[in-house]
Amino acid sequence: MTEVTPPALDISHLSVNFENGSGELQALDDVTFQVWPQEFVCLLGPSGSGKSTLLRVLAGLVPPTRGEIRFSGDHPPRIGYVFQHANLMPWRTVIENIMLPLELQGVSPPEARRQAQTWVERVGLSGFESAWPRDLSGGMAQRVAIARALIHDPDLLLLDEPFGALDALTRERMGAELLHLWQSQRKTVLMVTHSISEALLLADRVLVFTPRPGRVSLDLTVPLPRPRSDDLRYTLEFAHLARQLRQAIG
Ligand SMILES: Nc1ncnc2c1ncn2[C@@H]1O[C@H](COP(=O)(O)OP(=O)(O)OP(=O)(O)O)[C@@H](O)[C@H]1O
Repeated sequence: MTEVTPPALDISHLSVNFENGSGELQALDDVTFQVWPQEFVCLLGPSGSGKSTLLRVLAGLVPPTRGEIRFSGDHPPRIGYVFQHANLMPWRTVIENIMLPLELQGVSPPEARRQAQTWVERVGLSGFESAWPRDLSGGMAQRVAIARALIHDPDLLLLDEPFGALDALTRERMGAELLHLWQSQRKTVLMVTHSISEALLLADRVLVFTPRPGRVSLDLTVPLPRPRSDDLRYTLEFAHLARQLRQAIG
């Protein structure tokens, strides 16, 4: 008998309404999908289609109005969250920012620092341990944010347009670095992006959301082989998939 792997995340008939002075605004409407362990899923859709709201619900920051969310596992899920802006603590150095989640968990400072040093190296920031956030480029600050989100070994990594504020070349490089990191760490990832090519290079699946209220209008499995490199962008298959996503976004 074959064993069926349960989804890491099971979202069922999720709707979210907000009160906004003059009445109710529906951000998400009857959203149902599953994410499998170690899967990389990108969320695409027009502005206001509820993508960030969905991540905030998953992080427990916004309550669902209707529907259910189930995580697999026998403990409440540990969540790593990265936003468009790194939101580093300006009074802590690079390594002190990265070690923060462990300190909050009660890990001793020397042990937290030792683990943070490993993450400094993984995200390519060796030599910048003692730098202050104000002295970092946008890409470097996002590397710190990514390391800080991963250091406590999250069950689910939520990325909300993490490269949206970076210039195009840095963004491409950060995408490649994230791919590399994911290939070695294999987290379950949900990432919001506005970039079709970023979604196709990174994701196993891309979910396209309709304009508000957000519903899933396309659930596309990306059949491109891994490991993936930037050159894929110039293939016919890539262009075909990109057109399919473009049409679905409308
Ligand atoms: N706390 C809130 N109170 C009231 N309305 C909200 C709240 N949070 C989000 N909204 C509204 O819900 C809708 C969905 O917003 P959300 O930020 O989730 O969309 P999005 O798809 O992430 O957009 P973008 O791509 O521009 O980031 C928007 O109309 C937004 O104004």
